[in-house]
Amino acid sequence: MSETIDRIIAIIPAAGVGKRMGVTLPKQYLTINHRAILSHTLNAFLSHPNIDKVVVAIGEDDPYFKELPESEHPKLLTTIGGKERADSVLSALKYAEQNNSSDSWVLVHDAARPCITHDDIDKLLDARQEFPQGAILAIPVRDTMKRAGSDGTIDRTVCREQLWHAMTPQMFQLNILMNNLERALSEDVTITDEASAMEWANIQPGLVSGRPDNIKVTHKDDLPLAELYLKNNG
Ligand SMILES: Nc1ccn([C@@H]2O[C@H](COP(=O)(O)OP(=O)(O)OP(=O)(O)O)[C@@H](O)[C@H]2O)c(=O)n1
Ligand SMILES: C[C@](O)(CO)[C@H](O)COP(=O)(O)O
Repeated sequence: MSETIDRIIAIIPAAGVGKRMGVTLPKQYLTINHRAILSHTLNAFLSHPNIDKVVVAIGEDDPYFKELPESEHPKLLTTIGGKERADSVLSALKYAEQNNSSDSWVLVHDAARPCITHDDIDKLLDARQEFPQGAILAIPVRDTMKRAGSDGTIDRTVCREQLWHAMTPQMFQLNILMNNLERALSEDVTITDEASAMEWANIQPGLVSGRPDNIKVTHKDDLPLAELYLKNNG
């Protein structure tokens, strides 16, 4: 179990529409084992003894969130997300900063990754000693990687040495991440994860090897896999 000496805030971007899932309901509200994907994710952080607050960013017209049992949890704060994931994260960081000390640590985690475990959260929190600049959960690439050509054939093989799949949570000090993310977005830098904003600011976050079952539910065929993992992880 990780010993925390700082305030730890989970930031959960949950304002997406799930276009790639191809259903009308935003994918974070699809149910697995009779609970919304977002409920699984929120509970992983609300139930963690070292997470002090959870800030979730939801869509402006989201009619579903208030129906979740977790929406009334005393540790939970809610704010409105933005156009892109990074905008939602920045919105939640700003809200967190208004309500907490700016040197708190934040763990930014996709609502669409419901299989996150306390063990992996602890592993990342414990990495603060080794990586005071921040770190992310990730898994090394196992397969040979190919770059596709324009005609659907292989353009080339990409060296897989030192290639990792970035996952979440991504852990940084609140004020440093918020300032760098805001500056990167103001300069129209493409930001698809928090680490890329920090890298843009010449900070090199640590890589912490996480569980491969911490999948992001993106397409329909991810659902049975997430169901299996959630059942296995109890
Ligand atoms: N404007 C957005 C877009 C995404 N997200 C969140 O960021 C996480 C990861 O994004 P992704 O898997 O891409 O979700 P969607 O954007 O909903 O999916 P799609 O790209 O298929 O529409 C999700 O939990 C999603 O809810 C968000 O908070 N705000
Ligand atoms: C943050 C992330 O999950 C790391 O792999 C990923 O970048 C999210 O990408 P998405 O297209 O917003 O799902």
